[in-house]
Amino acid sequence: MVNSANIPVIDISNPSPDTAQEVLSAASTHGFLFIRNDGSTIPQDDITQMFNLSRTFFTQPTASKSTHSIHTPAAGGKNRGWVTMQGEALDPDAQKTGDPKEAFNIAPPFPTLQPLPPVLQSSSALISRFQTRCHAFCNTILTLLASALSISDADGGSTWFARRHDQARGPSGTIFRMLYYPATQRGGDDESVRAGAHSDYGSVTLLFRLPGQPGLEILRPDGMWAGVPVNPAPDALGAPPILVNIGDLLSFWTGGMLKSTVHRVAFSGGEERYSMAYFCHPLDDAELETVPSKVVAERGDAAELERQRQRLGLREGGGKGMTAKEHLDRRLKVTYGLED
Ligand SMILES: O=C(O)CCC(=O)C(=O)O
Ligand SMILES: [Fe+2]
Repeated sequence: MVNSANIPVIDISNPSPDTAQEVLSAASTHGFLFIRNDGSTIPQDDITQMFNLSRTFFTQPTASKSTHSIHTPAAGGKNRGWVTMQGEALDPDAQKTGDPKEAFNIAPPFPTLQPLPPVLQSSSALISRFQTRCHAFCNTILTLLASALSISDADGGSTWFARRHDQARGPSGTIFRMLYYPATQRGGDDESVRAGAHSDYGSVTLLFRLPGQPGLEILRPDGMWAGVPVNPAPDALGAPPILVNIGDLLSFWTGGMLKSTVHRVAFSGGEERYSMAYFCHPLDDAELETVPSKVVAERGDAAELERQRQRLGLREGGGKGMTAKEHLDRRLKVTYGLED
């Protein structure tokens, strides 16, 4: 390791066409961008309360968490509920054991919030509000991206992506995840990681981390890992900005122009660490066609797209004509060793 990743911080409080271009530029070079949090969509107080809730949940005894184990009917079914230590591997080809972390996955509160353990259930209003605000934030990013891609109004204009993420129109793979990495002695070498190298499976991810708890690294085009600071400018920004990263689906939709960058969580000291991720996915039946944009026609990156397909184990040219749900089901199968 490790050079700092140099990801730009963008202020979207008064968005202009230039703001949209900045977002597009960061998404098509780094695949990661910081958005200054002015609190208008996701208040800092909600973030703090969610981290407190997460700590309250994960510090419970195993018996209180395992009642809602991932994929079980008690937790509301597939990809919902508690993931035990080493219960999943994000990079199964490279990892001998699963990630040394715990997680709790919560699906969107539509039509109702999934069944939750008592500690979480008693904060269901906070959880639902947080999810709704994260989704609105994702739609703002998706709208900025679509407007920078100059999609014609006849084709859906700046709502091209956001329409495909309208949760009122049907089910999606969107999932909110609280993560806990217990303190550990392990680490130090390059192979042992807290979360294996992967790209995210959805369209955009929002990532919340805590000051003093580093570890996230992105893979640079030159093959080096670069650390992503929790707060790149504490004096200017105060609270950490919201870290946004592009997932596989936006890369598919833009012919490889937007980068679904590989990242991981390294030990970096091994102290206990909490994070939260909002994985925004389109509606299940959204097709992974190429977005009708002349910018994509000019700046699509066929070689990058092919590398991504290979990394994801898709046949040459594969992935075309897939729906969002088909892609997610494939990824979950690999991550959890799930059978159909
Ligand atoms: O915990 C983190 O900082 C990142 C986790 C991550 O990349 C993921 O869960 O997809
Ligand atoms: Fe990730």
